[in-house]
Amino acid sequence: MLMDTRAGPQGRNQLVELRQAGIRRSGRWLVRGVDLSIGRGEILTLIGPNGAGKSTTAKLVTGVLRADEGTVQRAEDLRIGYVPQKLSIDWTMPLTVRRLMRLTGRLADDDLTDALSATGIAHLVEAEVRHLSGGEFQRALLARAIARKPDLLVLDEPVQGVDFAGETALYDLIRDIRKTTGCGILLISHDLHMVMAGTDTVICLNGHVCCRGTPEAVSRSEDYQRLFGGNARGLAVYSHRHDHTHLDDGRVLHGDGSITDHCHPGDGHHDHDHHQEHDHHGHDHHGHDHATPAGEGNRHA
Ligand SMILES: Nc1ncnc2c1ncn2[C@@H]1O[C@H](COP(=O)(O)OP(=O)(O)OP(=O)(O)O)[C@@H](O)[C@H]1O
Repeated sequence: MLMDTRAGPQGRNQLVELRQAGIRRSGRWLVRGVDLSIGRGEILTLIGPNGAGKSTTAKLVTGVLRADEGTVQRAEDLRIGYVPQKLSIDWTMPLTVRRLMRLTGRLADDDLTDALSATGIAHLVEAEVRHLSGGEFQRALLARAIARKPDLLVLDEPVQGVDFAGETALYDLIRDIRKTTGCGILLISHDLHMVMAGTDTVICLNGHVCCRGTPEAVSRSEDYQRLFGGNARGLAVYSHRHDHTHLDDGRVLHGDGSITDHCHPGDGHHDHDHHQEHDHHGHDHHGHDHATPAGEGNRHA
């Protein structure tokens, strides 16, 4: 049996590297044969059906779980910021955002304020966590993860409970964090058919690695198509075109210069009305946001 090791992975910029890593519980391999590496400034997205082993793989990366097989190597003194899929919070207890930020350790006031400002919720520092909206809560978790200036961010479904417009805003924020801090990011997507724009590599998991590559390559891969069977459709990439602006009086200024009382997808003012591949699980599609099929050269990194 090979152990997790603190010896650095290959390559100066590599933060973490899994080789043929596997986790076995109750006589069953939850994941097996996982090879992956994440470097500085790199975004790796894991997709796969429920129970595919995405969270288990994230826990291997963070060291929450130790590999029963294979190796996990992390760069020396690697600092990891983790947003888990589930949090065990006692929702009957009052908990402010400030306290949430400090639940697992000391944090200087400046770092706390900087992290909340970076995620756009500095004004909510004294708010109770149970009163936050879905998007605000995810921003608070993200703030907590970035507050200690990690080298690697591990985000397990960071847009859960957030509507479509909120998702793209959060994805934009995550890309900004990558850009400004240069950290590596492991992101678990809750959506089989969408990955965040800016993703360098997608790994499609189903107990093992089915396929990997750029979003474009995975989209075209037969394994990806086969995994999702009759439900197969292309992998799309979130991107964000600010094609309209909400004016102070509530009206909407469109990219084409027209002003209307409201905006709706399909109203002819949005340049993606004509070529959007699919809507997103019936989420409120508010027109800010645009998903392009991978491989069509439309990616906005
Ligand atoms: N400690 C454990 N003991 C036994 N089985 C486990 C344990 N932890 C997870 N599993 C099982 O391992 C499999 C993979 O779980 P995991 O949470 O990694 O999947 P996932 O891809 O993140 O799923 P989802 O998209 O539903 O969150 C599941 O079948 C789960 O029931």
